[in-house]
Amino acid sequence: MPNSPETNCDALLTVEALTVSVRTREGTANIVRDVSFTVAPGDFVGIVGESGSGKTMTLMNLLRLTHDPNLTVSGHVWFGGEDLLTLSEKRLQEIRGGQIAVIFQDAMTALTPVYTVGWHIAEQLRAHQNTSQKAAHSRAIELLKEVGIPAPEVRVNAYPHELSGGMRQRAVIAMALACEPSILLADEPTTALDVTTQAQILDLMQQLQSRHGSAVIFVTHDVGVVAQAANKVMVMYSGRIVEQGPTQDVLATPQHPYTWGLLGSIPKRGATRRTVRLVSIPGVPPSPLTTHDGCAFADRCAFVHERCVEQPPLVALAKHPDHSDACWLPRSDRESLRARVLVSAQPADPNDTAKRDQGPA
Ligand SMILES: Nc1ncnc2c1ncn2[C@@H]1O[C@H](COP(=O)(O)OP(=O)(O)OP(=O)(O)O)[C@@H](O)[C@H]1O
Repeated sequence: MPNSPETNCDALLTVEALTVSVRTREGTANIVRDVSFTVAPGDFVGIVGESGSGKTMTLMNLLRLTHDPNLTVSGHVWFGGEDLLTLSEKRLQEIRGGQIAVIFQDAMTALTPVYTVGWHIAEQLRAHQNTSQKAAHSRAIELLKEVGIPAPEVRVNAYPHELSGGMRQRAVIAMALACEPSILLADEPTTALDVTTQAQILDLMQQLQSRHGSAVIFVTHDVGVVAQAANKVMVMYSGRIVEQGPTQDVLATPQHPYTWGLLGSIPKRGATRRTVRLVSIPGVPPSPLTTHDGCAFADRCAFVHERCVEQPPLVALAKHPDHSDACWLPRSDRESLRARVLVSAQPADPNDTAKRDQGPA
């Protein structure tokens, strides 16, 4: 067994060359390709990208949560000196829910309809901390209170269908926090909720994260969510990380043309629907069945050139070694090209946009 990496001794989680492929009738689909990153205590890492870019498969395979016999997973996921990809199922079950907890998009995935909310939380405590039934019940009430569920003494006895979508997601967060995990994996936990509840849940996760000091790895297709909550961001495209770094650096000086496209697709701060022109990135991502030697974004990139037939490596910026991207464009050209893309995402004339929104006269 390889040794755990000495260079990342401050990291809570170190992912090295995570690669996931799946055998299908049409051939082998490469859905996560050579993904490496580290998570430090207290980090809030946002994984962002379009649908199908491999975000969920990256997240789920950190803890080997996919049980498809056609999947092959390779690489290393170091946590507490152990490689999670090589552990026995028994040892992994001790870690899941205990030291690393998961929150899914749909709260109902995590809840069994015939058991009460309190039972679910108590079950986590009994499974991982050998807590007595009485103590687990009291702790469940405390946790429900902490995640903002009103009348927790009553709601502890409620069945999942008796709660609203937002309350169920809060209950799932309470369950995930029950054993004070050092890492929370969250797969679009706010997507199924209305906009107001989404904002409340995101806010709650940030508060709880700073209170409990857990690290969060959060999958989303929404760059706005990353901007609000994450201190680190990983932009994924076609199974690979194309850009990663501290969120403020990536948002202030994005380097990859795909990131420019993603940022061009979100409303600017303070803009109203009437003054924002959403630009989408033309074209669609390649099928994971496609084998490409070069940059997977080349077919959609406005700046494609000869070099793009080769896969660009992730290279750090000289002045910001934590910020890296995988693109062959010369660094010296990036600022002017980025300005061109992002400026074209702004409405030339807000009145013009307003007129267009009114539709044909
Ligand atoms: N078991 C599987 N068999 C075949 N292909 C799969 C399997 N699981 C995932 N895929 C494919 O792998 C790719 C990556 O999927 P993944 O769910 O990680 O994407 P994602 O970025 O999370 O997308 P979304 O935002 O839509 O959830 C997709 O093209 C998906 O169709």
